[in-house]
Parts: sequence; structure tokens; C-alpha cells
Amino acid sequence: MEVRARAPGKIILAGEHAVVHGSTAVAASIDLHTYVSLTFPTNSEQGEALNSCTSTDYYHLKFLLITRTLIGSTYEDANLIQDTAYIYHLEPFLIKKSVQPYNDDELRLHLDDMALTLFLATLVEEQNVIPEANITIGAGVTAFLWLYTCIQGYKPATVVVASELPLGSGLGSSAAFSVSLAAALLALSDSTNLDSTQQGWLSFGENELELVNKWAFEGEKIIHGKPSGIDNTASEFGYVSDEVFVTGNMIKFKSGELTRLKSNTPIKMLITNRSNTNVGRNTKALVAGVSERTVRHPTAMAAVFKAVDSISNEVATIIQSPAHDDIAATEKEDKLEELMEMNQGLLQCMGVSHASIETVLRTTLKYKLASKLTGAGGGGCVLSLLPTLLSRTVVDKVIKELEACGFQCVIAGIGGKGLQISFNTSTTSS
Ligand SMILES: Nc1ncnc2c1ncn2[C@@H]1O[C@H](COP(=O)(O)OP(=O)(O)O)[C@@H](O)[C@H]1O
Ligand SMILES: C[C@@](O)(CCOP(=O)(O)O)CC(=O)O
Ligand SMILES: [Mg+2]
Repeated sequence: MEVRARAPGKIILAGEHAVVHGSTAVAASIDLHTYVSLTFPTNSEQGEALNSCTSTDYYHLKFLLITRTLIGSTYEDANLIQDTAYIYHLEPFLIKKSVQPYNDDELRLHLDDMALTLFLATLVEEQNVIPEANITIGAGVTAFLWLYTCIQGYKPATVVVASELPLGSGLGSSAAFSVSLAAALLALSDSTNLDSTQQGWLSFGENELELVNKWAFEGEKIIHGKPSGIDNTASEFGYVSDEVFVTGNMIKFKSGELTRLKSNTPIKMLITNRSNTNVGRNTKALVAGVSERTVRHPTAMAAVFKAVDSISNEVATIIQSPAHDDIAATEKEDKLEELMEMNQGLLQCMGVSHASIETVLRTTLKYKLASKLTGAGGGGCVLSLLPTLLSRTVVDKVIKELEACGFQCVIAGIGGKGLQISFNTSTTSS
């Protein structure tokens, strides 16, 4: 039996970083996904897998991480590039048998289990499976092992992860990774009750979504240190609908509380990223940097966070307000543009902008486009609002200029479906 899960990345329209300190933020899923395939071997294959392990002191997990770092590629492309440098074969990955699995019957959350996290992080380091050039992936592998062992114990399995999202660029790859992993692992556990005979991509019910969200948040904690929970929530709670194409759904998030927003007009965003993603930037360090600044300047930073809270609330109100004609739509967009610029100024105050982000801001401003960083910043992605009446020629020109400076651009569909799952009953582990 194979289960596949897919979870989208996200953009934050307003409120990143401040949301970690209790301010409101507004986010939406995007149509770039992380996919996880989980297959348990049959009983006889399982025996073989354990016997093939060179040391009897170890369990044997086999997994393959396929990570596509180019914006705009598809899962099918990822399947085609199995021999490229973006793939990590972690096979076999060994876990000491002396480590006891958690009680399978009670799928309780093992919050703050630092001992297990530290043990797994050391294991990842000892086994030397992470290429030097991509050391930050170690946190993802540790989160994977943590979720796997807490939910499924130490059974042998084949896990393949593929992602259309660039890693460490502000589009929530860590959350999409944690959400899709948690979903696949829980789907084949006793704690969910899903009909595995159904064909195609299925959505989870609200209770299951909540359970997945709790586990995914724990995965995010291992990767991020102090996440707000907005990324895993945006990745999961897309619009649940039978319609084929759904867009425009966003979330407002404050102190763990989710409010769903329904946008009345489509919002188009250009997402710009550095081509050499994955280099020298991670959310954990940037979030820690803002916390340190907050300790040094508590009063000033409290004022910054309060201002961001007001901006996010205004963004949420505007998104939901009706726009019956072009004039009303333009007025809405003008206000959104101004709020994005104000939010960017406050992100600069928090110290999370970057020279490459400033270059994008300057370039898009030449074309009168308002932009702000999205996600943790520090060299990650920039969002530019594309007004409804903006001509395609202008969009093409700005993209061409950004690409000439070494950036990659994509116009992603925002606010579509969240987490989904599909079963393949004919498959066993290969
Ligand atoms: N497909 C994946 N395979 C392995 N690790 C992943 C994957 N996706 C995300 N990660 C983990 O998440 C980290 C990136 O997360 P983060 O710094 O929060 O940036 P973002 O969430 O914006 O992409 C990676 O360095 C890695 O540890
Ligand atoms: C900076 C923050 O607000 C968003 C981080 O997003 P990303 O990991 O850069 O995609 C952190 C958080 O809310 O957990
Ligand atoms: Mg992240």
C-alpha cells in the first residue's frame, strides 16, 4: 500500500516575523507543492529488509529525498530528474534498535522531547548522509526522522519526497514538508479513519486536519526553532471544495487562531527569487535575530509589531471587501500596494531585508509596482502586486529585467486547495 500526500507552499501578504510575537498576519497557499510517497513493505519484504541490514543492532529505513530547487517545475519534472545533484539517497538509514518506539496505541504528541530530537540530529550527523554543500537539509532530515519514529515507530519503509518549492526562500518549503510528511504518516496509522479504496486526491476532514497540523507544527519547530504556526496552517487549510479550480482563499492568523478569508477579487502576485537559492539563509536564524533585537529594544519593537498588526488587519478587510467595477478594484489594489510598502519598511526595521531584496524592490518600483519580501526574508522571495489593469507588456518587461539581474520569476496561483492525499493499493515497496 502506498500513500501519497501533497501540501502547498505559501506566501505571506502581511505580518511575517511579527506573527511570531503575537501580531496578526495574512497568508495564502500557492500552487507549488511538496509531495511525499510512503510505502510499507509486505511482511516478507519487511523480513528481507531487516535481514539485509549489515548490523543486527539497527533497524533499516530507506528514503530518498528529491528536491527540485527551481521555481515553476512540476512533480513530473522531478520524477524525470532522478539522477541530478538535487537528490539525496539516504539508503539505508540506520536507527539503533535500543531506541524504543513510542506507544503505538496512543498517538500522543511528544511535545518538547528534546532528547529524541537531539538523538536524531546526532544520528544524522554521525551517518554523514548530508552533502556538505547542503548542510541545512539536516534539519529537514531530523524532522522527518522525528515525525516518522513518533508516529510509526521503527518499521522499515520507503519514503520519497519531491518538492516544486525552492528551499529556504520564504515560500514555506519547511511547512509543506512537515505537513505532507505528517499527513502521509498519519494516513497509514490507526489515528485516522480514511477510506483507502477511494481514487484520486482526497481532502482530509476538519478533525484529521487538526491532528496533522499539530504534528506538522512539531516538525516546523525542529526546522524553525520558534515558528508561529502560520505556514503549516496556510499549507493545510486551503479551500476544501469539489470545484476543479479554486483560488482566492486566504487566512488571517494570530496567536494560533485561524480565520478564513474569502477574497472577492482575484489577486495576482509576481514572486521573485534569487536563482542561487538555498545559500546562506534559514528561517531559524532570521527568527532568532528578530527575537534578539526585541530583547535589545523592547519598546520600539513592540511599536513595530503593533503597527504590523494594524496593517495585517487592514489587508484582511480590504481583501474581503467587494469590488463591483474596475474603479473599486483599482482603489483596493492602491490600498494594498501602500500597505505592502509600509509592511516592507517595518520588516527593514526588524533587520530581515537583504541587498538582493532591495535590488528587486528598486527594479519593480521603476515599473510602479509595490513589493515586499515574503516569509523570513534575508535574501528570500519578494512579492509584487500585479494590478488587474496592468498590461502584459509591462509584466514581461519587469520579468525580463529581473531575470537579467539573475532572479527567477513566477506568477503563482494563490489561495487554492490545501493538503490532499491519495492511496495506491496496488503498490508495495521497491
Ligand atoms: N523537500 C525537503 N527535503 C528535505 N528537507 C526539507 C525539504 N523541504 C524543506 N526542508 C527543510 O526545511 C528547510 C528550509 O526551511 P526554512 O528555512 O524555513 O525556509 P522555507 O520554509 O522558506 O523554505 C531546509 O533547509 C530543510 O531543512
Ligand atoms: C518568519 C515567519 O513569520 C515565516 C517564515 O516563513 P518561511 O520559513 O521563510 O517560509 C516565521 C513564522 O511565522 O513561523
Ligand atoms: Mg519555513
